[in-house]
Parts: sequence; C-alpha cells; structure tokens
Amino acid sequence: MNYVPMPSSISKIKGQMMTNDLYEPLPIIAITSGEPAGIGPDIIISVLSEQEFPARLVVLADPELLKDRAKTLGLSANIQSLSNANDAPPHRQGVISVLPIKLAKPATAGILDVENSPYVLETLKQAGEGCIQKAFDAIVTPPVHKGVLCETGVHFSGHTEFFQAQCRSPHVVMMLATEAMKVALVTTHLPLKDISAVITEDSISLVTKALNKDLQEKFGIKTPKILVCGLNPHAGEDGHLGREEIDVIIPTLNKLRQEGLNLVGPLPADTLFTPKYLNDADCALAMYHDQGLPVLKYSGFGNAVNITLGLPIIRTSVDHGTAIDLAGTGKASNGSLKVAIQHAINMANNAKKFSK
Ligand SMILES: NC(=O)c1ccc[n+]([C@@H]2O[C@H](COP(=O)([O-])OP(=O)(O)OC[C@H]3O[C@@H](n4cnc5c(N)ncnc54)[C@H](O)[C@@H]3O)[C@@H](O)[C@H]2O)c1
Ligand SMILES: N[C@H](C(=O)O)[C@H](O)COP(=O)(O)O
Repeated sequence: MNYVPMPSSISKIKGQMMTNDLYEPLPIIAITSGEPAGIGPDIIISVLSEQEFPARLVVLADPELLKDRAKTLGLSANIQSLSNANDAPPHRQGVISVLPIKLAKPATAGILDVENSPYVLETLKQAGEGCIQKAFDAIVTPPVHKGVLCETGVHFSGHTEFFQAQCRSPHVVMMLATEAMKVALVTTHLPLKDISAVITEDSISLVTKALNKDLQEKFGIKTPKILVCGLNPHAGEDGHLGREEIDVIIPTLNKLRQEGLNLVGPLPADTLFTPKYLNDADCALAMYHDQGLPVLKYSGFGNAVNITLGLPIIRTSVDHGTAIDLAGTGKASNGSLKVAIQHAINMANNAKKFSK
C-alpha cells in the first residue's frame, strides 16, 4: 500500500513558506493540551520550538502549565496569551500562542489528578465549538487519559466519540495512517465482548461508505481499493470458526460492490497485512481496534497520524497515549504530533480550496 500524502498547498518561494495562493490566509489550527500530567504539554512545547509551521496555531491550555513544563524540560519557549483566536499570528519557531483555559490545580508531570479532568474536557469542548463556528480550521489533539476522564463520572471513550457527539455526526471513522499504510476501523473503543453485536450491515455499510468518500475527497484517491478484514480467525473458516462473515460481512460487501466500491475481502486479518495485499491497496478496514492498530503502530509508531473521518470538522491526533511514565523527562518523541499538525494544515488548506 503506497501512502498517498495529502497534496500539499505549501510551496517555498524565495525561502519563505507560503500558500500557493499568495492572498490565501493561513489556516488557524487549534491544538488542545491533552492530559496535563502526560506528555501532551511536553511535545507541544518541543515541536513548536523546533520548527515553524505555515499556519496560525492556537494552543488551548493553561499558560502556567506550559511555562512550568518548559522549565521542567529546560526548554525556553515564548508563551503568549491571546484574548481571541483570531489574534493568533503566523506561527514562529519558539513562540506559542495560547488561548488560556485555567487548570483546577497545578499539574505535576506523571501524576494524574481527576480534579483537572474538567479542564481537559473544556479544552476539547472549546476546540470543537470553535471549529464548528469556523473560528478554527482544524483541531489537533495531543493525548488525553480516558481513565482519569471517566473518573469524573462522564463516560469518555475517546476524542473520536466526543467530537462525533459534539458535531452530532451519525457515523465517524477512525483512521490511522503512516507512510506505509492506512488502517481504518469499523468499531472504535468498545470492549471485545461487544464487538460482534455491532458488526451489522448498517455499521459496515456506513463506515465503508464514509471511508470511501473521504479517501476520494480528502486524499484524492479516485477509486479507493479497500481491503476488508474478517472478524473471526481465518475469516470464519467457512462458518466453522464463526458466522459473522457469512451472515453479515460478505452480503454487505457484495451490496457495496454493486454501488461501485472497490472492496477486497473479507480476508483473514492475519495475512491481510502482508505486502501481497497491501502493496496495491489504499486502505485496510479492520473490524475492531486491536485487530488493525497494532499492525499500524508496529509499522510506524511515533510517526503516524490519527484522523477522524466523517466529521464536518477536521480533526487529527497523535498515534500514542499520555505516556505518563515519560512526562517531564524530555524522552517523549514529538514525531507524531509533528505529522498530526502538518496533516491538519494540509487538510485545512485543501478544504478551503474545495469550498471556493
Ligand atoms: N490520542 C489520544 O488521546 C490517545 C491515544 C492512545 C492512547 N490514549 C490514552 O493514553 C493513556 C495511556 O495509554 P497506553 O499506556 O495504552 O499507551 P501510551 O501510548 O501512552 O504508552 C505506550 C508505551 O509507548 C510509550 N510512548 C507513548 N508515547 C510515546 C512518545 N511520544 N515517545 C516515546 N514513547 C512513547 C510509553 O512510554 C509506553 O511505554 C490511556 O488512557 C489511553 O486511552 C490516548
Ligand atoms: N485508538 C487511538 C489509538 O490507539 O491511538 C486512541 O485511543 C485515540 O483515540 P481518540 O482519537 O478517539 O481519542
């Protein structure tokens, strides 16, 4: 599977990064802080200090959190508070523009505190609302800790589901992409015991169509070739190891093929992720989280991007979690955040072009 990068609208002219259209304003990208005790603040500070992005970047965070963490990491960052997202200047290396949201308590790197969970939810809420109201062109989310958010009593299973609910989107698709492959999921954050019940004609059909549409519209792939995993070992072994393939998956894929979708499968998931199949395909569609993501993360952990498809807004994220063990140590890699920001910028630029 050859990774098809987003056509970049960025070109270097006389040494300066500019959009193709000289009069096109730079996109405004919201970056949430993620879990304050995790590596989110660390990688925001390091990535924005390391390079310049062709965008106006607005970090939704407590400025004190970023100042404290920069001090812990021994990094110097110029943290500027904004009163309005629209005041954000083009990003400059080492300058971090922050739309302030106050923590309940100062955060300690590596120590989760449920009292700061409402802060995390507030950053997501404001980022989502800002994007819906077009104050932001895209959202990039460093990692949150689902467990400590759930301890507040709200059920938080992921950003994907949070933004789905906030945007009232009927169907979203989680897709992670590396240079080598793209993997999308029929189901997202569900306990394993509940998966079979939600592998239905409706769920497969809606997810596959949303995936196909976004691969066409957001990735410029005319007729995406999608490899579909079976649910059971050896795709059910003709019904001897499970019947979901025969009863649900095969008939649904056949209907979708009649609508023009280029689908291969269901294939046994253990051999689908081999060059024979991947080399000439555009995306793999796994039935559940840990069927698809371990392969993707093995292939490119630290450099992959998580993209939520099917939302009316653009949202990208990192491929890793809060890495509580690394917060404040300076050992966290910022590679995936870099890719997530660059993808958000590219997608926002393309969306602007399409909307003209
Ligand atoms: N985008 C997100 O918000 C997101 C993504 C994945 C996991 N999570 C959440 O993060 C929390 C912790 O999850 P987990 O422990 O399963 O996964 P994790 O990704 O936080 O950690 C897994 C391992 O990878 C290492 N690691 C993670 N990110 C790294 C980085 N940038 N650089 C170097 N090493 C890194 C960690 O030190 C750890 O050894 C959970 O609550 C999970 O739900 C959030
Ligand atoms: N499934 C994602 C991963 O493993 O990287 C992660 O849990 C984040 O999911 P959200 O983007 O929905 O928070």
